[in-house]
Order: sequence, then C-alpha cells, then structure tokens
Amino acid sequence: MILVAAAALVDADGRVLVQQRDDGAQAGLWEFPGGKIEPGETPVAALVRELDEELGIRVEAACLAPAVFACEPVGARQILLLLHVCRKWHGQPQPRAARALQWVRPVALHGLAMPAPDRPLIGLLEALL
Ligand SMILES: Nc1nc2c([nH]c(=O)n2[C@@H]2O[C@H](COP(=O)(O)OP(=O)(O)OP(=O)(O)O)[C@@H](O)[C@H]2O)c(=O)[nH]1
Repeated sequence: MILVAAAALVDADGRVLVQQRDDGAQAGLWEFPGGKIEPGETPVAALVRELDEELGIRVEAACLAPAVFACEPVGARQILLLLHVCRKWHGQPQPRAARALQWVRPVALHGLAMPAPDRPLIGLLEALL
C-alpha cells in the first residue's frame, strides 16, 4: 500500500489547482499536488513538505483540512490517496516539478485525464466546495 497525501488548493473564485505530471508511467496526467508520505511522517507534514518542494508555497498545517480519500489499484500496487482542502497559503504556486499547472472549476475536473485514484474523488470534491 502506498500512502499519498495530496491537496486541492482552492482560490478565491472557487477554482482548484491541478498539475500535469512530467515523469513516469503517469506522465501527462493531471493530479493534485502532493506525494508519498515518508515513514514516520504524518499526512499533513508530508503535504507541507511536498507543497514547498513542488510549488514553492508555504502552507501552515492548520490550513490543510482532511477532505476525501480513495483506495485504488495502480498497476500491481494499491494507492491510498488522502485528499485535503487548502484555501490559504503563502506565495505563488510555480510548476517546479510539473510540466504545467492550471486552475479549473471543480466540474471541469471530470474532463481532465487524471490517475485512477482521483476519479472517484471528483464528485465528492465538487459537493464539498
Ligand atoms: N501527488 C499526487 N499523486 C497521485 C495522485 N493520484 C495518484 O494516483 N497519485 C499517485 O501517487 C503517487 C505519488 O507519488 P509521487 O511520485 O508523486 O511522490 P513523491 O513526490 O514522493 O515522489 P518520489 O517517490 O519521486 O520522491 C504516484 O504514483 C502518483 O501517480 C494525485 O492526485 N496527486
């Protein structure tokens, strides 16, 4: 089981940030910023670290609200994806690790190519935001 923490950053217009993966078998897919939780790390601590590494933004732990999760097979592995919602951060997100970033309305996520674990989360996220 691979534990992954991710964040839906939501801007003042209610749009969500997604990034396009640049490497590996999932290259070209759009996903929420985040990454694997390291041994001994909490999901929120992993996200604070990943959001800094991937986007160059600083987020306070208290601003990452646990939201929805999914557990899906990707190849031979199960991914447990823990999606958080974040409405407050410091700095301007930059695509440091991704091919591109885009801000989209939650309903538009249905039209994006996303990894399998993200698909069941789209409707849940729409209902939450
Ligand atoms: N960040 C992120 N990863 C996702 C999402 N959905 C999903 O299936 N994943 C998968 O979860 C895994 C996250 O691993 P990663 O490679 O981004 O993690 P990482 O930054 O720790 O990378 P590293 O192992 O190169 O250090 C990948 O297999 C990725 O395809 C998502 O919405 N956001």
